[in-house]
Amino acid sequence: MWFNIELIASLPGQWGISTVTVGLLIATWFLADGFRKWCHKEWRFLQSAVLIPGPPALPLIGNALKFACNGDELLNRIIEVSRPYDNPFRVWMGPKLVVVVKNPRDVEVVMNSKITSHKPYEYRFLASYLGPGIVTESGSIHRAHRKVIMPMVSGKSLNAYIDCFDRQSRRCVECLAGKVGEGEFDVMHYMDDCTLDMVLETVMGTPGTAQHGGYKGLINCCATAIALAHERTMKVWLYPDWLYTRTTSGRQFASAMGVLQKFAATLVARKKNVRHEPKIDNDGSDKLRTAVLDQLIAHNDETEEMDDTRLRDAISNIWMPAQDPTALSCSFLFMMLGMHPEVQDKVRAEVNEIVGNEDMTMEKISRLTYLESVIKETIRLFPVGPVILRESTADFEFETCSVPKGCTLAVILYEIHRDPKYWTDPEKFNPDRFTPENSANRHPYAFIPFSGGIRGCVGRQYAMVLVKTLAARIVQKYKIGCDGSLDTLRLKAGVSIRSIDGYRVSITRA
Ligand code: HEM
Repeated sequence: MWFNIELIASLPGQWGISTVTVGLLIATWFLADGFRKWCHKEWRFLQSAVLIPGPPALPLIGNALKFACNGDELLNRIIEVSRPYDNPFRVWMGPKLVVVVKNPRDVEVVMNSKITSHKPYEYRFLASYLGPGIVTESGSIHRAHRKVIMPMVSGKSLNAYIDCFDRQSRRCVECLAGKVGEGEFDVMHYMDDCTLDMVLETVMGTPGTAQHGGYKGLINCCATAIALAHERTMKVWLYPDWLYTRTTSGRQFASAMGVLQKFAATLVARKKNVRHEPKIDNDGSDKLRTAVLDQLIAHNDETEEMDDTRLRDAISNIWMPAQDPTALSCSFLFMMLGMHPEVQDKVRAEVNEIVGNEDMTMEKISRLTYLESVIKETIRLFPVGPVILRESTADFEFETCSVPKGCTLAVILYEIHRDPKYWTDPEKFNPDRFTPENSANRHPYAFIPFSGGIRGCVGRQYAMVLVKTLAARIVQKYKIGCDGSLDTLRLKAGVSIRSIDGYRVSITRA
């Protein structure tokens, strides 16, 4: 230390210094040293930040005002700021540095590096709605969840779910019968109920009865909780818990969360109670006992890692991310089919030839290749998660710039999917761009509706099988119409991308 405390304290007369003064001197020294280290760290951070190009930013608030708008406008603002840049660029959200990535080469780096596999601070309100689990955790806990869950929602496991997808799709066809010849209606409500039934049976292992009028309000609670979590993320003054819990939004969030948590907790308790009872299904194979929740409970019986609350949150991290994106993607798909009758006719011909009146099987699903291209083209134009956020936990390099530790990385899927550098006529709906020949030379990270790498969507195969089955059954029975056009479709960005004017289609008998 650059001064001797004992020497100072022992000085006589007017030079004598009390213990309090010595204490103050030490505290001042520590503060000054801390400040010096902080300045050094911030200086290094700023040195990297200023070398990254980006729009002019105001002191303290940076570019935050540009994004202070309602949800309907947010997507346009993001596009407006992002269009002039190709390589990574930066925006300042107040003191927070956000590095925006929209080049597939750099996206590949972000998605595959452990340094950028953590969810950033901005996700914490979403995390509070799902609880700790695969979506919200990072590092070794995330890896452990992923290792257990991935095989339950992909590969051979899907064979056990296909009957349910087919049965619930046929039920959806029945539900839609009342809309034949009735003019335009919002198809999202039907997609919500049908996908909820599929997810309830295959993920939660409980009978899906939403299409028979059950589970009233559950979807609304999900929608409310997601919307409020997103609203809170965008409004910094709602960040303190003591304030938020006293607002109307805070109370609505708590109430929606109460319903969702009780729903999952009740199913966990019920499943645990019956897990050792003999199976009593008619055909001897109890389908509802092969659901993800049953598998998770069986796994937990061996490892004893999770108490009931943890199990509740772990399963909420699967059923909620499964239901909403599939319902949304189906709704966009039916609008696209309605707007492009020639594409719809081709899909119908393929489905009639391969599936006909027979039950759906995985083998038939794999042969519905044109339908698959149509679904891919839909989720290219309408990627459910338009922006993906990550945090850098160490300094790292892109080809064109260095990125400092502690900043947020934003991958704008929406822009990559519509970038003319990777897509000819990107605003046009053209499923043929996904034929094997036309896809051959495309960068694999130019099309990432399910994200990719370390945190890529675990349910992508599940989602494809579900959407293909439902689309196949509906086009077999109905001709879909849609008066709107791609040019007039207005989109908004929240946690997911949505149509501002709903998902309006009409149906007649095929
Ligand atoms: C068309 C339907 C779907 C789309 C477009 C989609 C898209 C995505 C995207 C973009 C992510 C990455 C989010 C991020 O990193 O912030 C993701 C993650 C995830 N998805 Fe999906 N998803 C779909 C369906 C499903 C289904 C059916 C399931 C479950 C059966 C599911 C489960 C998950 C989970 C658990 C994660 C977190 C993975 C992790 O962090 O390791 N998704 N999804």
